[in-house]
Amino acid sequence: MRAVNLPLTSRTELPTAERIVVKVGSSSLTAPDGRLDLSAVHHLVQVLADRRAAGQQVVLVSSGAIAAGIMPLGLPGKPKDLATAQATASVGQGLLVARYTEAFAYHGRRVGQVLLTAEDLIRRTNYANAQRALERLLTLGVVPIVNENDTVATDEIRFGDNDRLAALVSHLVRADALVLLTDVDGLYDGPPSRPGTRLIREVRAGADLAGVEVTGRGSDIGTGGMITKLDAASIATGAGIPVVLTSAANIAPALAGEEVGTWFAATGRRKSARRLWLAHAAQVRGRLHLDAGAARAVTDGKRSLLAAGVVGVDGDFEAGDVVELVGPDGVVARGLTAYGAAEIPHIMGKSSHQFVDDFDQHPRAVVHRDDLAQVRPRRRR
Ligand SMILES: Nc1ncnc2c1ncn2[C@@H]1O[C@H](COP(=O)(O)OP(=O)(O)O)[C@@H](O)[C@H]1O
Ligand SMILES: N[C@@H](CCC(=O)OP(=O)(O)O)C(=O)O
Repeated sequence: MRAVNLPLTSRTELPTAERIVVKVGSSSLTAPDGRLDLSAVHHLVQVLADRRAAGQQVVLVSSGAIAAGIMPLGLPGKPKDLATAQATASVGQGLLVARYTEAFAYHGRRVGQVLLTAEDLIRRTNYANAQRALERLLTLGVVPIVNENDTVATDEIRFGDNDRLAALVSHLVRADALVLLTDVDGLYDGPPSRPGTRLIREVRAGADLAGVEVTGRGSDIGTGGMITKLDAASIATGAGIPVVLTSAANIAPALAGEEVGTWFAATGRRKSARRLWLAHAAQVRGRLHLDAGAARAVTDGKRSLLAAGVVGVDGDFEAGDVVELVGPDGVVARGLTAYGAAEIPHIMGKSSHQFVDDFDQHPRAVVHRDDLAQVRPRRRR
């Protein structure tokens, strides 16, 4: 029996997980002609309903809203502009959830639709609200079906792919494991279409990924390819949640703890969700350059960034946007800035006294410590 609150240490322990998040990509739910593949939906649902009947709590993060909307709207393929993608997702999401509702009902199980935006995972009140709703759905025996709220998501602040959303949801619901289902049976050491590439069975540390070649381009219908899956695995494992990556066809053996796919072992401990999102925020709008003292204060001291320590600014951003904080040796953190790019040159380098003298008001921190997340170097896209 696994000790309570300790992460699962191997895939054989997966059947002991109390709560799992399963993410399925558009590529696994779509038939070659672009329609929603109902047999894929039914297979997935049957396995998840069985796990639920066996006492495991399951959250399903499902892509496929845009894919499901393409045929009914008579579009030639995946929309490229934001407005058409929003409209397609609006049509497709209803159809997608209707299929899930029918399929789960066949197994006597109810589902609840949960549409989240990136902001829901940043703002404390939205976050607590989403957490409460998901918790109640799970205790009521419902299978929550989560997707990004594509119809209202903006280009500026959105996930765009559901891999990172699923990692943050795993954290939100304190899952014991995250299962990423796609159209390949695991992570390969290079694009699987290339002859001779090999399946990687286990990733225990970042070093195990050295030399592994991944592309951001996946199937025609999927969004992030393997890069966003590795980002998601790094977010989840860094927050103490192990990940299994495999094909949707392998879901039954994967959840039974059999030797399929790629197992990413947990590497870190739980973090605040807000920090987790900031550290991995998709859209960085600009950069603030810090002197050495300020760089140390925000990293070692975990203190707020004050105007006095800012020596430069790049980019065109507004108050509330995500910016990178760059010290003399490179990027040290990310944060939500309290000032827009146009205001920074007027306040940077100023001590609090000078600020009061010049503006007749007390300064706000440029980035408050609650809005800061240190960053580890990440893979280039
Ligand atoms: N090293 C790799 N290992 C496995 N798959 C890879 C790798 N590099 C690129 N890929 C591609 O990533 C694709 C999965 O991404 P994607 O189409 O976005 O899926 P989904 O819709 O499930 O999110 C695979 O079809 C595969 O071709
Ligand atoms: N929210 C979008 C998901 C975008 C997408 O294609 O994601 P994925 O297939 O997981 O790479 C949708 O439902 O269409």
